Amino acid sequence: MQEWAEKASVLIEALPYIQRFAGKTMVIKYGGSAMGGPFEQVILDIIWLKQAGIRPVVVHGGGKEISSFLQRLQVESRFVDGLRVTDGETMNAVEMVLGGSINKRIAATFYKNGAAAVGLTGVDGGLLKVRQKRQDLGQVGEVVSVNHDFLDQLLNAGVVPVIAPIGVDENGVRYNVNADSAAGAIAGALHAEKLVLLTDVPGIMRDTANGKQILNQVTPKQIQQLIEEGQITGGMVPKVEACLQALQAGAKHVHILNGEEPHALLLEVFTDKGIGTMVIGGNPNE
Ligand SMILES: Nc1ncnc2c1ncn2[C@@H]1O[C@H](COP(=O)(O)OP(=O)(O)O)[C@@H](O)[C@H]1O
Ligand SMILES: CC(=O)N[C@@H](CCC(=O)OP(=O)(O)O)C(=O)O
Repeated sequence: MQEWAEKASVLIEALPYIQRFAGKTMVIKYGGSAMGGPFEQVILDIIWLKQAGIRPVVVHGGGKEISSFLQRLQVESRFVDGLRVTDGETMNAVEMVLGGSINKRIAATFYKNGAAAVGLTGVDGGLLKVRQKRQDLGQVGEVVSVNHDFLDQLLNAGVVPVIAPIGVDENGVRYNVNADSAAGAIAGALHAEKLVLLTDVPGIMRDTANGKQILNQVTPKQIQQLIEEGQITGGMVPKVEACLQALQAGAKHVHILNGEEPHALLLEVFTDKGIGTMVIGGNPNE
């Protein structure tokens, strides 16, 4: 009885947020770094959001798993500005790991817990149309357009799209897309209410005299400064760029949080304070 009373009080507290977000689209990027945490719990939280009337779209990464797969093949991983230099052999591995094992592991976990999810890559239905980003990166793509009609059809059918970040160009050539960039482009194209990036750090951190400090909010100007000062590096660079692009393209709110923290997603959506770092858009000079 007490357990039910506790559950009921949680539901009552969540009710205003459920009303606020019902029918709204939320893009959740599940980073490979966060997948070492409570994997099934994250999927259950997404199912919870869906049951509360939110339309979740999942975009996943898997950089760490690609690197260990490549290591077994004795292929070295090389990153430039947080992006994997991708030759033909690497592209095959990316497709196997992202489009194969990780994508299906996520879809199977939805299925196991009674939710309809469709796992696909950005190649399916021409979901992510891309072009080569830079010659020196090889087969790395940048998103040119998102087939949002296709995504709307899936969402209207009550399905959770689970998207691996692989794109296709007009010649049918497949490209490796950074998962944050893919999620940002999708959130922008859908004018999502929220883009939430789940990673393995509490948010954007800054070194201070008193140690590392989390920034609860950052503006484009602060982001620029932090990059110039070398405080934002590696995989965090494409992440913040994706956040700003999503906001410019029409996503309403963007957050970076620790997917390893229990119920991070629910804490972000169903509390006023939220957690992690909120990236503010608008004027790039602010
Ligand atoms: N200012 C910063 N604040 C937090 N993390 C940072 C920062 N700069 C660089 N990072 C690094 O970015 C990593 C997250 O990016 P990445 O490993 O690509 O994660 P994901 O797999 O979730 O995309 C963190 O683990 C951290 O090492
Ligand atoms: C071009 C590029 O760097 N693609 C990424 C795609 C996976 C990814 O982004 O995974 P995380 O979100 O876990 O980092 C890669 O090959 O690692």
